[in-house]
Amino acid sequence: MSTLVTGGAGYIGSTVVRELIRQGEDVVVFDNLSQGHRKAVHQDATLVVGDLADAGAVDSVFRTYDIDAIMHFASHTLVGESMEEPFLYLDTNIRCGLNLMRAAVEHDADRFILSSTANLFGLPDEMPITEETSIDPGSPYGESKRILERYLHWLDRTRGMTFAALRYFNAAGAAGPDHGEDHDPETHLIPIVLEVALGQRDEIVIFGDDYDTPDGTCVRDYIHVRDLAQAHILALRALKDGKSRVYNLGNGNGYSVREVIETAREVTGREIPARVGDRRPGDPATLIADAQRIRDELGWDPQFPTLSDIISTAWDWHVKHPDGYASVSERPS
Ligand SMILES: NC(=O)c1ccc[n+]([C@@H]2O[C@H](COP(=O)([O-])OP(=O)(O)OC[C@H]3O[C@@H](n4cnc5c(N)ncnc54)[C@H](O)[C@@H]3O)[C@@H](O)[C@H]2O)c1
Ligand SMILES: O=c1ccn([C@@H]2O[C@H](COP(=O)(O)OP(=O)(O)O[C@H]3O[C@H](CO)[C@H](O)[C@H](O)[C@H]3O)[C@@H](O)[C@H]2O)c(=O)[nH]1
Repeated sequence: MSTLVTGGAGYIGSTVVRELIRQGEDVVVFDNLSQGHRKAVHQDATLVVGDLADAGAVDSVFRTYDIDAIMHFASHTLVGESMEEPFLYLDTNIRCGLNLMRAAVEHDADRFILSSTANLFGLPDEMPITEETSIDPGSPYGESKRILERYLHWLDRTRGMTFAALRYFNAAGAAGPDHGEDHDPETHLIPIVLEVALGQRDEIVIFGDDYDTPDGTCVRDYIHVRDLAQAHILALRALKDGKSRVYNLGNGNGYSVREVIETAREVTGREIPARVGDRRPGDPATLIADAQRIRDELGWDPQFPTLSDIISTAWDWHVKHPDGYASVSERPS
């Protein structure tokens, strides 16, 4: 039996694929390579290039391979973009997710792990954020994840689907010096800051310094991509008990944009010019996770809890591959 990983050529998905293969699992990756990279996909995984919007292509994957579990990473992923282009999220992301869920139900694949998000919580009324914190998505992006979580809830009730919704806070770091984050365009804070350190950009623009936070810049909980991978492996096994669950995934430490820049200066030894610009629509001031539930229930134990460790792994990747996967010679093994 195989695990189907949609978006398995992307940043987080390819890291999880690598860990699945290490654990001896058979893996089929389904990715349209819009953001993903062939050379990020582990050599022992089967890569099917296709689009989730194509229901026939999705069905054909289930007909061709013996799929018993699904990890669904493929998505439009950006809070800011979703404020500009809501239908990419409220239409495309939902349709793609539904095509996948429908095929899973029809082919009796009954374990499903969804990449969900801290953006579900909008402007939270309590910090840190637990799984019980009230949900009020902060953007069309967050809303699309909320809707997919609800669909899974109903498929659990009506079709025996067992699911885990993993609500990541801010994924960061690199899986290794030859396996890291490479988006085009890049919008995430840490890779942009490191591109400035490399001299590929002139400066980092801080999106607002008038938030209600200690230094006025937004605070986020950065979680290493390999720690996210560990959580997926634990969840995949746990779902065999037939019990659906939701978990927050973060370190429980908040760092401001200014603190990220300062830590990157220390890690890289480079100057990293910064200037303050306008706020980015859709950004909440502070997001910090309480991830005690997955620690208690599944024994999740993050190995890269400090921001400096996280940035160091990303820096190793950026220094070795300043043009990303263009200079990676082969698929990871
Ligand atoms: N990066 C973060 O901090 C973060 C935080 C919370 C949640 N998430 C979620 O985690 C998941 C993975 O995020 P990422 O940062 O690795 O993104 P990514 O863009 O690197 O990976 C997404 C992958 O999906 C593929 N894809 C997109 N649309 C597709 C489609 N219609 N059909 C087939 N393939 C398609 C892309 O080519 C890419 O390889 C996403 O669902 C995202 O919303 C990410
Ligand atoms: O050039 C930049 C880029 C980002 N930021 C700031 O840095 C922080 C982090 O921004 P990112 O774009 O790196 O990440 P987001 O917090 O917007 O979103 C990420 O984490 C979310 C969950 O918290 C989502 O799920 C989403 O998929 C994922 O991209 C934000 O306050 C943002 O305003 C800047 O100041 N300048």
